[in-house]
Amino acid sequence: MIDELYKPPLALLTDLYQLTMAYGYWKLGRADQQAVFHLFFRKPPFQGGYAVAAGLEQALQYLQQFRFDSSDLEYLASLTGNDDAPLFDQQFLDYLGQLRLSVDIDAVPEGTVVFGQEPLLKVRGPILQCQLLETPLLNLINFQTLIATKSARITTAAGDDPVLEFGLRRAQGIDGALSASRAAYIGGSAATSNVLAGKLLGIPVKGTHAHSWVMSFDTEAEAFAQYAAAMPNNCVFLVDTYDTLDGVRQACEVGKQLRRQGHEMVGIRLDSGDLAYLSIEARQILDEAGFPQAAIVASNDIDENIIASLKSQGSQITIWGIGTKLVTAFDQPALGGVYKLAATQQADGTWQPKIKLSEQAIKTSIPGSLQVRRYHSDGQMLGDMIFDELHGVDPRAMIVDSKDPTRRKRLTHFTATDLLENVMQAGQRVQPEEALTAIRQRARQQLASLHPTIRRFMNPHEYPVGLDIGLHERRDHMIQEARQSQWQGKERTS
Ligand SMILES: Nc1ncnc2c1ncn2[C@@H]1O[C@H](COP(=O)(O)OP(=O)(O)OP(=O)(O)O)[C@@H](O)[C@H]1O
Ligand SMILES: O=P(O)(O)OC[C@H]1O[C@H](OP(=O)(O)OP(=O)(O)O)[C@H](O)[C@@H]1O
Ligand SMILES: O=C(O)c1cccnc1
Repeated sequence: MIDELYKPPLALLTDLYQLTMAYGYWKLGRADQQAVFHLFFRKPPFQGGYAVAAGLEQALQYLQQFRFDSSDLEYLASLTGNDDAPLFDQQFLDYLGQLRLSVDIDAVPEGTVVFGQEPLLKVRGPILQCQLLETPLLNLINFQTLIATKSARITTAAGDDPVLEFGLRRAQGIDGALSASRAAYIGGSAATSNVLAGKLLGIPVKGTHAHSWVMSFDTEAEAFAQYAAAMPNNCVFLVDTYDTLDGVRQACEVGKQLRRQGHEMVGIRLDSGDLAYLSIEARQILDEAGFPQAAIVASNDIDENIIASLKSQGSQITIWGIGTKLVTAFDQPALGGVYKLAATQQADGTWQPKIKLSEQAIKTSIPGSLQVRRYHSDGQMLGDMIFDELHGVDPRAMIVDSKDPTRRKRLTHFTATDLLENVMQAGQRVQPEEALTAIRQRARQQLASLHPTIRRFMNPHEYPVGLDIGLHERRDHMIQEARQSQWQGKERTS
């Protein structure tokens, strides 16, 4: 997708501070020190109970083409510090010019249902490289994960009704639109109106017609008849340009003509007014006119909450056209995914876990080289354990809530799957591109194995995610030690 739109390489698609740190590591001779970083979010978006991982394919495509070309280096050479001297040594720029990624990456497959604190990606390799990748990886994973999650919520609300993604006109630019169409499809939408997304990504495309078509004729009846003549095999008539229920009757008349010609009207579209009332009335008119199979498509600023409300009102809508609120992730414009250092390798080859403290328990990081083990039974997801691969799982087989250590759960006698899989080794991709349909199917199957109380929109139950008890105890010890040395440092200086 990226390759199609922009000319690679895109190594400068990063925050300047990644390059200032890279420069520092290079100058100190630490560029190749091995490190582990994790990419994760702390809380699921939309005050919901889960997220759907997406964006890995674009991240891998980005990493495959990663290199600084001569024009990038020229640009970096032009940057200056506050003394007007060059920001970077020429030797460092030569080093960047030669740089080829050698990192290893483990990642959860796209379409996996994920929860707060769980690494979606683990990057291991020379610290300079790991650091440079922070910003583009977050850019690529945060947005698609956010939209795939929104789409999962919307399609969950829609149940068996198809959801059509109509967001292109309201999306955040070209890549925002394409990425949103892709992620929406992963999250469960059935098709997109975005034809370029159809061509580039193989997502099914669907379309009806706009009010302008109706307005361009003298009468609505003529507009429908002419549309039917032009496109007899794709007739969804937009009925609300003048009087909605009258429009439905006009659509039925044209539907009957179509039928005489051997074609079947697909349905009608409602785009304003009380969608519950109008769909119920429209259903009756369509049924009485002999069109019980005709679809009722609805659009107009719809989201998961409006779908749930319309369903509770007995709406007869059978297909949902959702644009703005899906592709702009209403009402949470960003996923707060972060990328944190979790371990570094020492000169003697041993790994040292790293921790960042915070006043807020949820922001204190999790040290180590992490993996997520998911426990299930009878097709239901029961709980996830975050453990440190450098130590393995503690035989006590217990998880401890990282925010409230009094909350613990034993996870034994269940089947377990490790979520992070190796996708890149020494800078080389080791897994082929996965079909979007397979990713979408994974999301659908995992969402179905999530308890409905965790899927619900308001005040969902919290899915059990915890630290392996051994990891919890080591982390707790590190927190105490770090606090103590902070305290001793203060004593010495006072
Ligand atoms: N029965 C309903 N229950 C809950 N929400 C509804 C119902 N019918 C429509 N809505 C939603 O209410 C909002 C209606 O928007 P608005 O008040 O602008 O009316 P409108 O019919 O779109 O008017 P306009 O003719 O200007 O387009 C939309 O988000 C729509 O999806
Ligand atoms: O409402 P959304 O979920 O974003 O779905 C896409 C909207 O785009 C089209 O109309 P447009 O918004 O261009 O014009 P209108 O609202 O005046 O019909 C369409 O009729 C939908 O209403
Ligand atoms: O095909 C449609 O009905 C459509 C496409 C984009 C936006 N609104 C509606």
